[in-house]
Amino acid sequence: MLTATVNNVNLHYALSGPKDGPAVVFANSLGTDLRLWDELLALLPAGLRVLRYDKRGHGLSEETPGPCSIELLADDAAALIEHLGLGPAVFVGLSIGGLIGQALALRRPELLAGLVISNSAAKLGDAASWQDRIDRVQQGGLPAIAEATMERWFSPDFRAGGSDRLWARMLARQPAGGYGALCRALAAADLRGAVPALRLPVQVIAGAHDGAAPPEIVRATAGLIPGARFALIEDAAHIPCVETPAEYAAIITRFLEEIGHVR
Ligand SMILES: O=C(O)CC1=CCC(=O)O1
Repeated sequence: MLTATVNNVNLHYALSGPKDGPAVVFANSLGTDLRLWDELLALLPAGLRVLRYDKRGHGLSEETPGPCSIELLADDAAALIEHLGLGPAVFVGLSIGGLIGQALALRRPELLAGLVISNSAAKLGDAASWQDRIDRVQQGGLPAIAEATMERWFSPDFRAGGSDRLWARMLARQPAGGYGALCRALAAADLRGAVPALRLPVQVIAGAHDGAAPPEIVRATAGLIPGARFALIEDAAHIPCVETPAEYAAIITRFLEEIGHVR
């Protein structure tokens, strides 16, 4: 079990691969922990130094009082990358992880060699829908939103086989306070005016069935970022690292190879 106290929060993380390998950092989505990437890791090129971590208030990381923001979460990621001596890294961020990656690239570009914005956009949802989510979680806890969430996360085919049950349990076990804090951070985050200033290699990925970050808003964010590549996964919804891990790994591998971030 690995933890580090950085940026005034104790974060749980996992680190694998050779110490001198090119670094890749994975930041997962709202309501998930670092196990989201388990199946993907074996499908990536050998020799990478891979960091996964639980955001504050999620998984085994500490829940902190006070307001949370995308910028604070980006500073957590920056502090962990620096603490572990990993930069410049490629940052792969899924959903809120993609927003964290955009903020990190804007605030600390020297830490990143590239950015993968997966199933995310420069703005996700609106204030009213996030407030509605916060209210429902306050009333019924995470189990109250589990079924509706599975419909956004996974395609009907994936759910029909019952493969979503494990992930519904992961969601239901996240701390309600930590989940609500991230919803507030998401409600306030709008990087649409800032991301045209990004100057690093960027790969954007969308899932055709995504009910949380529909492909058209993901593609629109790619259009705001100079030189950004865009890939659409036809058979996935919001969490392609779980639903179509081989295709997802192929897109990330091609990006790493194109920017020379492989052994
Ligand atoms: O709506 C969901 O649960 C999916 C999601 C939105 C932001 C995020 O990180 O996950």
